[in-house]
Amino acid sequence: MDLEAIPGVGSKTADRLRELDDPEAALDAGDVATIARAPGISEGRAARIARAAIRARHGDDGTFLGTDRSREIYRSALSLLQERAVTDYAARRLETLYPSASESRIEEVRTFAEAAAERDPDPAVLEALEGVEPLEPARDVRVRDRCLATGDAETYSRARNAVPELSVELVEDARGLAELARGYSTVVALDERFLGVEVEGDVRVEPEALADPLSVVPERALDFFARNRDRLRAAAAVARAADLDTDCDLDALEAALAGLEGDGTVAGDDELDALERAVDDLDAAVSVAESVANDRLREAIEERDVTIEGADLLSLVEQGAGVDSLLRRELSDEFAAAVEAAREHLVDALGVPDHESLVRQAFGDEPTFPVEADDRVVSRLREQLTAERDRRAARLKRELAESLADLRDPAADLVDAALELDVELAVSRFARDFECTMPEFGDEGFEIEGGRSPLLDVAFADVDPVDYGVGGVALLSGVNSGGKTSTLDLVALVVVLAHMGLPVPAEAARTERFESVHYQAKSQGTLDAGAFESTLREFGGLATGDARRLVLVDELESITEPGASAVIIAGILESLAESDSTAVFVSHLAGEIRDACSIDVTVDGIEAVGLEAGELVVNRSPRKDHLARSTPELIVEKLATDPDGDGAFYERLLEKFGGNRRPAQSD
Ligand SMILES: Nc1ncnc2c1ncn2[C@@H]1O[C@H](COP(=O)(O)OP(=O)(O)OP(=O)(O)O)[C@@H](O)[C@H]1O
Repeated sequence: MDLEAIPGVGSKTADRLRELDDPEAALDAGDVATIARAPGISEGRAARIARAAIRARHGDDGTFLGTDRSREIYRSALSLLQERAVTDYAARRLETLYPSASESRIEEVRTFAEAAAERDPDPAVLEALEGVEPLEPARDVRVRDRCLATGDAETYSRARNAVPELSVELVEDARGLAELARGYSTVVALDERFLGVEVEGDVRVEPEALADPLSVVPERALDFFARNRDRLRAAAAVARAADLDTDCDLDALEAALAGLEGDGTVAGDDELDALERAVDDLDAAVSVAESVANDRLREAIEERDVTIEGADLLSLVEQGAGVDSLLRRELSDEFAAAVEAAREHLVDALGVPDHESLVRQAFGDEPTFPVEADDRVVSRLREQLTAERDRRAARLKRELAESLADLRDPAADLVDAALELDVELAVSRFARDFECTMPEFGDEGFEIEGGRSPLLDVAFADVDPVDYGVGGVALLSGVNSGGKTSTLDLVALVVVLAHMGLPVPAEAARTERFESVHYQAKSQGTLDAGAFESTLREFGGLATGDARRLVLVDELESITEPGASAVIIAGILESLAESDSTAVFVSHLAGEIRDACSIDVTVDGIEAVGLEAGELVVNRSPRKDHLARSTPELIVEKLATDPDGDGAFYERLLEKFGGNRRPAQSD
């Protein structure tokens, strides 16, 4: 696919898309998440690109929605779907659904929507979906406690390319390795000639390391899983709750993720935890151990009466002999006990039994007061614990990375499947919430049975079902607030959804395959000459040509004075009747327009079936071929039939209405 052939994709965007592994496949599938992974492409833009690519694939010129009001109806339908998506991804992905005149596109979405409607929007699945997001790509990881070493220039440059996460050092000989081992916790030598070389520190000779980079830099795999840990867990929960068919071994994934901290370090290993704690707490533990010994010793000294002979006292004073000698002689048992208590405390506090003998050596046998730990031993202990901690962490990371490596692709597919499920569930919930059916495509015009518009300002449960169908052109008359505009909205919504390939809110619906929908909303008042002229021009364009259009027009009479309006609308209807369009014009002047028409135009009516407590009772389904009584006519009729009223006056008025309607009334 030529990326630049997609409308709206210039050379810069095409270059960005080419950074993806397989941009064509992503565009073909309308895979917004993948497209949005291209650098500098937001999810919103990705949705627009996907839609443009779909249009290009189906040879669709994107002119289905011919007016602002048609576009509003589409956006409202889309919002109803998007409100039912849990993830932002699904909301974006739903934007790739649009009304189209292309049969292949409609069929493609219908197949998807029919399967989607079968999905069960189980609350547990919806809850689990809350944590799912498209995966973050792995970051450029930098590992500083490990390096690669080689004496060979070619290996050096191979290593730099294969493992950019680590420093690669050039070394001459074993001495060079030893020097590196002082600066890094682990040195991986890549040259065979170093095999068997004895160097202090964690120096490994692994000539095959570059063939398996994960063995020296497991962080590469771990970072991806650590960054995406919560999303992957959520996707696994979705898969379980929805019983998704997946290639990913969920048990293995969950177990491996349980062993990983959010920062990419290994979790849940007691020995590693103990080593980390021991290194962190070493100074504090030593100082508490010193206090333990000194407190004991102080107590022992306080409790003891030390008898000191005169000669000894002299020697202490004159020769500056330390108290230590006195301690050694007089309190040796207490000293030993105090030191033992310090050692026990340190062993306990550090909790690293493998290092017990070195831990104990931190307190020597020489009596001193106050008792102090041996700094050299403590620092050796620190080195040993740190080295072991790093070795163990590296080994565990390697093991975990190995178990996760094979899960990477299935895990990515798992997240994609969970996100796609959200798109399907949004469609399923829409279909269920508004009691939708799949519409049929067929003969001229449209036919809706039991249609209930979710766009009304009343709760969906209170919406009265509407039956309405038109082939050719029709005028729709009716009482004020009877539901004429709402009927046009319902027709537009049903037709737009049908052409999106989606189910529609009706018990049954059939529509012609239209090429476009021109829905003209009610004008907010009389137009000035310029606006009036351009409106006329628009209708002039609609009435010519052989396009199969659905033209819905709401009270066009308000654009100019009533007499002229009726004549103009009559003319427009005559032309539309000759075209392949289907048209419904809502008007309060239906009778006048029909009289001005040279053709027999159908007038349908939304009728008030009576007045109840001053309120009109309306039959929301337009009655075919029936000019509905207007609200004033209904009121005059009520007054004329009032036994206590001045019947003659109102009867005369009523006759005037009848004069207008009678010749046209078909029932
Ligand atoms: N099918 C329906 N079910 C329930 N309520 C409805 C239905 N259709 C319309 N209504 C209610 O009637 C109100 C008026 O509807 P609408 O604006 O469509 O009437 P209208 O005939 O176009 O009015 P006007 O003559 O003033 O232009 C709506 O706001 C809604 O509350």
